[in-house]
Parts: sequence; C-alpha cells; structure tokens
Amino acid sequence: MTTTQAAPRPAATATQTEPAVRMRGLVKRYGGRAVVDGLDLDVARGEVFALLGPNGAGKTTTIEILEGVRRRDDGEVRVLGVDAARGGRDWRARIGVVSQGEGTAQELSVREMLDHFAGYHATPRPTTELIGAVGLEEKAATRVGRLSGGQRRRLAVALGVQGRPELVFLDEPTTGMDPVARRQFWELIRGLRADGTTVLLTTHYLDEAAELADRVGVVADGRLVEVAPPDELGAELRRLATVRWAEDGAVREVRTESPGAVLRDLLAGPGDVPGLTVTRPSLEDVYLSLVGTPSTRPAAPEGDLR
Ligand SMILES: Nc1ncnc2c1ncn2[C@@H]1O[C@H](COP(=O)(O)OP(=O)(O)OP(=O)(O)O)[C@@H](O)[C@H]1O
Repeated sequence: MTTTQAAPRPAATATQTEPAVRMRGLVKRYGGRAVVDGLDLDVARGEVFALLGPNGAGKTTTIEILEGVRRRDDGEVRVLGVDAARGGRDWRARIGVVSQGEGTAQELSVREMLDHFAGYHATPRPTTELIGAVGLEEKAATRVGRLSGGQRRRLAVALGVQGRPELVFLDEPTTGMDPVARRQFWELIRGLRADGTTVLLTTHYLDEAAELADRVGVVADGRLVEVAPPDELGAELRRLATVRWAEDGAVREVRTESPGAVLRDLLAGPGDVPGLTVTRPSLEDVYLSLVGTPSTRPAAPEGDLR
C-alpha cells in the first residue's frame, strides 16, 4: 500500500516575507545631477505596480537598477530579497525583463526565437501558448527582422514572461502596439497577476495604468510625487467638482465639494438650466497637475445633465 503524505511546507524565509521590491533612498547621478533622487518604495509580492512620469523622469534608470544592469550611486535596493547589484544567476532566473531596447537575432523566426530562448529556462511556458498570448499566431513563421515595431514589442513581452518569472519588469511594454494588441497584453498581465506574479511596469498610457495597476507611482525629476491606487491618486484634487451652465449668453462655473447642493439651487429655479454639466478631474488632469504641467483640457463630463 502506498501512502501519500503532503510534503511539509517550507518555513517562510526572510526573502519570501520581504516585499518583491524594496528601495530606500535610491540615487543615480549623471554628471553630478541626480536623475533618480532618493526614491523610497516597496512593491508587494503579487502586486501590479505602474510607474508613470514624463520623459526623462528617471523611470528606466530606476528599473535598470532594479534589474541589476545599472549601478546606483546611493541607497538600498532589494529585489526578491537580494541586493540588485549582487544578484547571481539564480536570482536572474526568477526575474523577467522587457526592456525598451530591441532584440538581435533578426534571422530567426518568431517560433525559432522563442524555442531558442526556452532552453535558458528550467520550466519555460510552451512556445505555442506564448505566441497565442501575445497574438503572434500569424507571424509565428516570420523572421524577427521582418516584424513591425508593435509585433516586436509583442515578442519582447513573450520573451520576458517565458521563464515564468516571479517578478517581471516591463519598460513601456505597449508602446507601438495597436489597440487590439494592447488589450491582449492587458489580458496577459491579468493572467500573470492571477498566478501571483509581481509586475512592475512603466507606461505613458494612463488608461493602461488605471486598468492594470493595483497602485501607481508618479515620478517627476527623479522623485516620487505620489503613490496610490489609480482611483485614489490626487484625492485632494478630485474632491472638487466643477458645475457649469449657460446664463445670459455666458458660461458660468462653480468649483465645489458639494455639487449636489449647487444643482439643487440651480434646478429649483423656474426655467431650464441650459448647458448644465458636472465634471471632476480625470486621471489625466490629476497626473498633469502632479507632474507640474497645468491641464488645459476640460475634465471628462461626469453626469451630464443636459
Ligand atoms: N547613460 C546616461 N548618461 C547620462 N544621462 C543619462 C543616461 N541615461 C539616462 N540619462 C538621463 O537620465 C534622465 C532619466 O532618464 P530615464 O531614461 O530614466 O527617463 P524615463 O523616465 O525612463 O524617460 P522616458 O519616459 O523617456 O523613457 C534623463 O534626463 C536622461 O537624459
């Protein structure tokens, strides 16, 4: 008779209980100028975290330091419990990277490329599954050198998650992707999240951050100006609603914390209130305000009462 006994669970080690990413006082300087200027951040295991920020804010530099491919000048950085500047082969095998750069090996087909790199991983995702997950079925036999920019990004994403990493860094993963490919990518990220993979990505698409991220961090001039779940970002700014309506041929506007009361007063009058709208700052308005660019765009209408 055979008896099956559940293997004892290994006791949680320090590295399992630590956040996936931990930065304290991270600094990187070029020519004496700090392009990463004292970042403090924890990314929890299993979290999807998005770094947002204008060009040159320091996002790529930060990610490259976390990946262990760029040296920091100051501060502490632990990734999966290991100092990112000292991570060895085993550590690297636990991390997936999708960088902004393009791959080489232009003469291989998509399938050959994925099959080739599968050999570097202990338990790679099957090539056919990966090709499907990034929507490259019709290009499986096409040489990498002949792919469009967006198709190359899809392949880069497939390569980045091929080794079933515990943590994946994606630097602007959907830049150049068409809207269908972006949504396919979002599904892929949701699948990774469901499997417990930690994801740290950078993006310039606010809708992408809102769709995918548990929390977003806004970086400007090498500093984190706010970290919050996407719908709580800029809570102070979002408290105020703008009520607008037309009166005597002009647009009237009131900014208020209690738009309901303003509406009640307006609607209590004798006639219609033409052009009545209530708006709150969109995520884009909040972002622009956080990174120091005044928003010139009107907020998206919320509860258009016309
Ligand atoms: N090797 C380098 N030498 C000198 N300066 C550099 C180097 N790499 C990056 N920088 C500078 O560091 C700053 C931050 O660059 P980084 O690439 O991290 O920004 P980013 O937030 O990723 O921008 P983007 O959104 O455009 O990708 C920029 O001003 C950039 O010019």
